[in-house]
Formats: sequence, C-alpha cells, structure tokens
Amino acid sequence: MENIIEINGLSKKFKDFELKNVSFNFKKGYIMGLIGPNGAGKSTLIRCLMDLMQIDNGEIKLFGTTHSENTKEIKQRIGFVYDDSHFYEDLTLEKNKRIIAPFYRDWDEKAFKAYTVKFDLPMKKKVKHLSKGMKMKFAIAISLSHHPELVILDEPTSGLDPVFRRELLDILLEIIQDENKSIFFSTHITTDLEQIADYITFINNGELIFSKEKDEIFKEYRLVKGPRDLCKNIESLEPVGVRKTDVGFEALVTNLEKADSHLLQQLYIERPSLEDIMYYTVRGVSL
Ligand SMILES: Nc1ncnc2c1ncn2[C@@H]1O[C@H](COP(=O)(O)OP(=O)(O)OP(=O)(O)O)[C@@H](O)[C@H]1O
Repeated sequence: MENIIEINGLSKKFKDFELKNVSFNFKKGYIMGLIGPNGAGKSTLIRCLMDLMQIDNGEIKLFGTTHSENTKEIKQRIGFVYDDSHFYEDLTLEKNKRIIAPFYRDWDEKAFKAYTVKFDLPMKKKVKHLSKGMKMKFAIAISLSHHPELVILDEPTSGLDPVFRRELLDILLEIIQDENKSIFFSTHITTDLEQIADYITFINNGELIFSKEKDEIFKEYRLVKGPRDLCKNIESLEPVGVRKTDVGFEALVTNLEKADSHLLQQLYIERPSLEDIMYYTVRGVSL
C-alpha cells in the first residue's frame, strides 16, 4: 500500500534538544496519532513535515515527493492545523477566510459554510476576541475546506470542551471513510487515539520509541501487578518500566511469555492503556 508519509533518518538539532534519526512510514487511508511527553519533539517533527523548519539530516517524503521538489503541490494536498493560532488577530474570521481561501485550488466555499454552521463560528468577530477553542474550530474548518488528502493536526483537541472533542473525533472518522484520505495528529489525550487511531507513533526525548499499528502495540505490552517480593523476578524480564508501591509493584513488560508459570499465577495481568505505555516508558526502571 502507498505511503503518504516517509521519514528517513530525520535529525534536527537545537541548542538544548535534538530530534535524533527518526524514521517511520505512514500508509494512505488511515489515522496515525503522534504521542510523547511535553518537549518530546512532536511539534518539531510536525514543523519539519510541513517544511516550516529546515532539517539537519535525513529525508521527508509526502505523497512520494519532497518539499524541495514540489512544496506548492504538497501544501495544496494537506490540511494543516497549527498548535497555536496563526491567523490575523485584528481581522474578523470572514476576512481571514477571504485571505486564506484563494491560496487553495480546491477551496470549497459550500463545505466551509457548512462547517461554520456546524461549529457555530462567529464569522463577524475578530480572531483576537475568540476563545482558544473557537480559534481551534476555525482552524479546523479552514483546514478541511479544501478537501485535503492528508490532514495534519498539532494538538487539535487542546482547549476543546469534551462535547466538541467528541464531535471532532467523529468528523475525523467521517473524513477517513474516504480511503484516499489520511490523518496524522499529535495529542496528549491518548484515550482519543485509543478510540480512533490505526497507528501510533511515540517519541520521547527526540527519539522514536515505536511507530506501529495500534492493535500490535496492545498485543505486545502487558501491565503486571504483584506483591513486592516478586519484584526481583519481574526485573529479570527486563521490564520497560517499574513502579513500586507500599504493598507491591506495577510493571510494564513486553515479554511476559518468558516468565515461568509459577510466577504468572501470582501476578495480576492487564492490558495497559496508551497512557500506561507512555508513563512507564518515560519513567523507566531506575526511577
Ligand atoms: N525554534 C526552537 N529553537 C530552540 N529550541 C526549540 C525550538 N523549537 C522547539 N525547541 C525545543 O525543542 C524541544 C521539543 O519541543 P516541541 O515543541 O517539539 O515538543 P512537543 O513534544 O511538541 O511538546 P509539547 O507536548 O509540550 O507541546 C523543547 O525542548 C523546545 O524547547
């Protein structure tokens, strides 16, 4: 199947941070979630994807081509939502839309109007007078109104109330019904991804931890709980992360099949959430 995003050996260095040799692919027709703790490099990765930042090493291909070959064409085919507002704050939504729409070959005024009604957007208000959530809704309406093949959203659900957050997830699911469309979005709300994502890419401290199909991740990881005296036995399984409590321990493991049956009988075994996977990976064993 066709890759819509191909990232090979991507590196980007700042004074105090480095995105290190990140490589992954993303197939057309799916939703991929990008997760990682604060400062992991999610926005940096997305900015590199959008060519808003020069990369130091590696290659990024979108729709099989690079920004240096075809940046205008690539940007026509992407609907992008930034993590902060990039609109003209002193202009109304209507005026902002009039400035932005002509850049897009496939701008669909009817679709945009439908979103303004659906999201209850106050088109006569200035951007600076909107709440954070309203700005996000406006950004989402703009990004979806030129029928993009790839939608890239940086933290789209931040600042949204739970009602609209659910509506947005439904809108994303609706978009993906068209198998030629793909969605790539970063979020801290991992439960959203558990609901709608097909693939998860996890970065921590600028490094790729994994980029995998969601179902595969949930097959691979297990959260085990047990009494403290068994903690040593778990350590021999080289867990991803361990947390000791007053009465016992909790650990995230990927190779439970190596544990002997006697040990298994004494453990309580659960399927972890994405949040558990993130938490224990970042925490590690030594903390
Ligand atoms: N232009 C820049 N110059 C220098 N450092 C930068 C720049 N942009 C980002 N950084 C640093 O890179 C690191 C990663 O930031 P980034 O915004 O990509 O993380 P993030 O995963 O999106 O975090 P969050 O979840 O908090 O939004 C941070 O330490 C940040 O300070």
